[in-house]
Amino acid sequence: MRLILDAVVHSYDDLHALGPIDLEVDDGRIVAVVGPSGCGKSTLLAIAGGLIRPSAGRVAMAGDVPAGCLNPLTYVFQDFALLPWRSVAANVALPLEGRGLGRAERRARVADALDRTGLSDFAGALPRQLSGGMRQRVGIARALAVNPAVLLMDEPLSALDAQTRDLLMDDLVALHGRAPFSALYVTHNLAEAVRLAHRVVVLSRRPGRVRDVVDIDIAIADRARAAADLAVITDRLWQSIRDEAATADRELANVRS
Ligand SMILES: Nc1ncnc2c1ncn2[C@@H]1O[C@H](COP(=O)(O)OP(=O)(O)OP(=O)(O)O)[C@@H](O)[C@H]1O
Repeated sequence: MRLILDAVVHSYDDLHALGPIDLEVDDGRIVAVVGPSGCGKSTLLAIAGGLIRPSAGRVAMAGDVPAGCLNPLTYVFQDFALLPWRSVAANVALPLEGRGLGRAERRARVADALDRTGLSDFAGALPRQLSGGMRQRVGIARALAVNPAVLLMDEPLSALDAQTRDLLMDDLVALHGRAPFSALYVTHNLAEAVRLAHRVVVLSRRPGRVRDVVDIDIAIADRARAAADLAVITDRLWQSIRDEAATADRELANVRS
C-alpha cells in the first residue's frame, strides 16, 4: 500500500507548524523525515496516523491492504509505550485484543512477531527485565503483529545508547531484508536516516516544508559496507539542514529565555 500526503498543512491555533507538504511512501520503502527541532516532524507523523486532523490537505492510502492487516497505519513510539505489568507476549498481543480473532490466530501472530524480532525466548519476561534495546524490539514486534501497511516510527531509537541503536538498526535492516515493510521514519539522526531509508526528506524549519529529497540507491542490506558513500550523502544532508537547524535553535533559545 502507498501512503500519500497531499498538500498537508497544519496550524496549532495561530502557529503555522507545517506545510504545505506533499509526500509519499511506496510499498516496501522506508522514507525518513529529518529536519531541525520544532519543524513539525512529529506533527507530520501524527497527521499521517490520523491522530491529528490537518488544517488543510489530505492523507490517503492507495493499493491493496496487506493480507491479515488489522491496522494499516501503526505507530512505533520513542519511549516503547509498553505496559509494565504485562509480559512481552502479552504486550505484543495487546493490539490483537477486541478484534474478533480466534485464540489460535492471536497466538500465531504473537509467535510470528516474536520470532521476527528475535524475542521468542523472552515471551514470558516483563519489560523491566529487559534492556532498552530489547524493549524497543517488543515495541516493534507489537507493531508487526497487526501486519501494518505502513509503520509510523517516531524517533524509535533515540532513547537508546549509541551501541544499542546500532544493533537495533542492524535488526531493522535484517527485518526489512526478510519481509520488506513500509515506514515513515522520523529522526534527528542523519546516520540513522542514511542507514535505513530509501529516501530522506529534509524539512525546513517551522513551518516545515520539503527542502530537499535525497534518494539512496544503495541496497539497505549493503549499507554497512558503504560507509564512504553514506558519508557523502550524510554530508549533503547536513549542508541542507545546517543553517535551518542553527536558526531554529536560536528561535527555540529565544522562546526559552
Ligand atoms: N499540541 C500543540 N499545541 C501547540 N503547539 C504545538 C503542539 N504540538 C507541537 N506544537 C508546536 O508545533 C511545532 C512543531 O512541533 P513538532 O513536535 O511537530 O516538531 P518536531 O519537528 O517533531 O520537533 P522536535 O524535533 O523538537 O521533536 C513546534 O513549534 C511545537 O512547539
